[in-house]
Amino acid sequence: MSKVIALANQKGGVGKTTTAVNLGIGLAAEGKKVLLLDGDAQGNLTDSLGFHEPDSLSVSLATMLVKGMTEEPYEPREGILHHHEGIDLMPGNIELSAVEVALVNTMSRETIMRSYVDSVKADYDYILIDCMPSLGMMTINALAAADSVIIPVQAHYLPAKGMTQLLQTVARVRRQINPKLAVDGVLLTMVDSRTNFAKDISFVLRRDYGDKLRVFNTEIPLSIRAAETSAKGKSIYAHDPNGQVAKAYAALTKEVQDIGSERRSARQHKADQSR
Ligand SMILES: Nc1ncnc2c1ncn2[C@@H]1O[C@H](COP(=O)(O)OP(=O)(O)OP(=O)(O)O)[C@@H](O)[C@H]1O
Ligand SMILES: [Mg+2]
Repeated sequence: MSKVIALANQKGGVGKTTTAVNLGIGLAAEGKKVLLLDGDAQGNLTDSLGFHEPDSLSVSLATMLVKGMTEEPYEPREGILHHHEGIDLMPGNIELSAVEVALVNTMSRETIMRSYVDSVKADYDYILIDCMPSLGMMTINALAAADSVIIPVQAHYLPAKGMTQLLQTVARVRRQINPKLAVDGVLLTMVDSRTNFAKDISFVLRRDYGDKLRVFNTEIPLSIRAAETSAKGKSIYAHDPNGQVAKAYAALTKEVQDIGSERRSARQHKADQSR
């Protein structure tokens, strides 16, 4: 069974794309079949994986969504790129902003991405969707297509208000479109262990949200090595294999896989009890 995870936070620059790359490649290193979807018109995910001119690609996620909107038949695998560290990528680019506008006047406008995801799901164990920094139609589409969401949060910024808005959006999508949508957890990124401030944010997050939400045990350290990877078009495992960020993303990969098995055993437990 495949799992679809959206990386979402309407705040910009919190580590969504970096997490998509390194969680995706981390899962591939564990033998999983992984597709990354670049759901951001900035095309940062595409760029970070070494396809440095996303706007020049003739087929992208936007192409697939337009075909979905016009109900034209299409081959969903067309345009999928392969990255040498073992993952597939459906690239994204500037054309997604036009799609976002067009979606507003489309029937089933919230579920166009879900139809696309459903058409390729059978080929993958994990599909990760990198969202843009907004709660617009594209993010709603990603949440509608996803089984769960991971919320990266930058450790030097108190997220209280933005988090409430994001969680309200998740709750609305769950009520209206996608009842199975779960929040896998909040991921602290760019943690500068030299400052107490990061420790305070970690504490406040766990205190205020810890009973409702998982805050991943793994925290991603702040490191220039992580910031360097996107220009190189590779993961942190290839760029700095022995560094702290590579270790952290490998630990996150394990935590994310464990969530799947926890949920399965919770379901099994329930089924056993009702027998
Ligand atoms: N652990 C880290 N340490 C230092 N820099 C990092 C780390 N993770 C990401 N960065 C850098 O921080 C910037 C923002 O990261 P990223 O692009 O992953 O965030 P984002 O949430 O996807 O941003 P956007 O909202 O614009 O899509 C990038 O320049 C990235 O290279
Ligand atoms: Mg991004």
